[in-house]
Amino acid sequence: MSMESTADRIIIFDTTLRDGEQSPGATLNVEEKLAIAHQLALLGVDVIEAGFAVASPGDFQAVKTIAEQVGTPDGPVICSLARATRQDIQVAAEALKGAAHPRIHTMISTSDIHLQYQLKKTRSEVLAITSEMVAYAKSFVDDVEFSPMDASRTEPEFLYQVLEAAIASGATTINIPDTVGYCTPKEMGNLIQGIRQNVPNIERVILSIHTQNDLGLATANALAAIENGVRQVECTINGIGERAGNAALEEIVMALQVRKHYFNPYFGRTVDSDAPLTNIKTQEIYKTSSLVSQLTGMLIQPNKAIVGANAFAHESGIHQDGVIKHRQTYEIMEAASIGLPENKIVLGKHSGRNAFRTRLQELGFELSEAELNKAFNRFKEVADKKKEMSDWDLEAIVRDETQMQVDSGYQIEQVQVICGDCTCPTATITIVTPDGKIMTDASVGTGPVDAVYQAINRLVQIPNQLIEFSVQSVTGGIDALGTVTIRLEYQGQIFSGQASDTDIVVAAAYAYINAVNRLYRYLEAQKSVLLTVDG
Ligand SMILES: CC(=O)SCCNC(=O)CCNC(=O)[C@H](O)C(C)(C)COP(=O)(O)OP(=O)(O)OC[C@H]1O[C@@H](n2cnc3c(N)ncnc32)[C@H](O)[C@@H]1OP(=O)(O)O
Ligand SMILES: CC(C)C(=O)C(=O)O
Repeated sequence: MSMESTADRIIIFDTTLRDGEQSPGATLNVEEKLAIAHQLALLGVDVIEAGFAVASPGDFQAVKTIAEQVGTPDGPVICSLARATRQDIQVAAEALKGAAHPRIHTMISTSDIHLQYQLKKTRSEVLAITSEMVAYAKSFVDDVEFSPMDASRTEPEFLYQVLEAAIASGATTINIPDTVGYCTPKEMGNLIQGIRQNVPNIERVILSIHTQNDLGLATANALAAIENGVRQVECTINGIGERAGNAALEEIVMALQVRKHYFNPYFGRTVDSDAPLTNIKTQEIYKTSSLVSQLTGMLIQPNKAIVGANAFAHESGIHQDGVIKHRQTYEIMEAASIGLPENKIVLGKHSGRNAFRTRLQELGFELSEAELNKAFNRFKEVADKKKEMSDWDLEAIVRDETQMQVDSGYQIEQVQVICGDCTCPTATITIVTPDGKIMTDASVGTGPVDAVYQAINRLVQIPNQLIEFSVQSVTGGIDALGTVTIRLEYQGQIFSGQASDTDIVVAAAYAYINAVNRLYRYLEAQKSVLLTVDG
């Protein structure tokens, strides 16, 4: 994929698998990262930052696997982050060996607060390190990105010196991070203008922006940077990332699509040009967003722009009246443009497989026959309890019935709960263990959910700390499906699980066993590493 032909469009650099995964609780294993990477390639991102190769053996393996399996000659650039150290850069280069288009992204802080309190280095030391480490990265790959971390709080003259040194050492992309989400859009514009006017040879490289959402300005700042000449945006699906997250890919892409005529002149195009400003296949957005939410366990708030459950919902009568008369009275983009067609066929308990399969295909889900049958059977069970099945219900069912199949783990056979104000909440659970044994146990609890968890813990015997239990109604109505998200903590690692059901207690049981299975799989992997080390 050629970067040269991007002067008149935006390069989408997706960092969901690196900065996005830094979100507390969003830990992904190699198979989950690979599934997301394949979907990002289908979405059409230009660059996938697959991880931070030196961070852990798992991160190294993820970057290596994605480089080999997604980094094809006609595929995206595959990138690894590295500190400005020889070891980090060497490890990143090793992990990226299998990529047709590898990129090493090296960074070092340049703000005085970081130099004084974290790096404990002088400006001249950082300047020298920048030159040396960018050149070192260049000795491994042609495509080198450099980031002056905390750039927006860096004294401008020093920032310009550092960027000049990075370009002179071979950087091909200069990325400007607003690392702590401190900038306003006007300040961002001035920062980019200052760089373009004061850094020698800046026109030879691709100028990139990386924003954080601490003040809720990540997307606005990224768009301001584009208006001032930036041609690459670092962003994540659903905006997940460190602290309050990053600029959301779907917001950047749809802003450039919906307001194309506003942005065209910034790219030297005529106002009415209809050529897309990114390579993104927007019909893949919804499916990608759902996959990332499911695998990270990071729920999407209903009012999230573009992909939230309410983003295309019209509740108030005046809006409904307007949309019925003319969609664009209250809609600036079509649900179908992100892969979420309006619900034309009302699906319910009398629907057949064809209607069910058709709707799933319209929603972008391609299931095997076995997966379709499993999902259809679950659909019928739920439809018996609900009057009408919405697209959100279907998506929740597909997510549950097809979520990354755990090769090894515990499977729930049966959940039975007694509760109410005249009895002690009691749960009876039957599970199948990883080695095929069927076991049943029961427990009382402070409530039905606690009783379920106690009974499951008595069966699986894997110590853990429940740190989050959240319930989200998939749709409105008393018969709504509810999605339970669980987060467990074990020796500093966080494991999440999700499940949906019209019975919240049943959903809680399945969400918990999904999280426990992730922990079980982690422990099994640790055992095999120890066995390998012990020979
Ligand atoms: C803004 C961002 O998102 S940056 C990316 C953040 N992502 C991560 O941190 C990924 C996960 N991190 C990790 O796995 C670990 O921090 C590692 C493997 C990177 C480093 O682990 P450790 O060697 O134990 O170092 P630790 O994390 O304690 O401290 C970071 C060290 O790197 C140094 N450092 C930080 N950034 C840089 C940099 N860009 N270049 C060089 N050194 C750096 C710090 O000064 C500190 O050094 P010190 O221990 O001599 O004081
Ligand atoms: C590594 C850089 C780009 C980063 O994530 C930040 O500064 O926020």
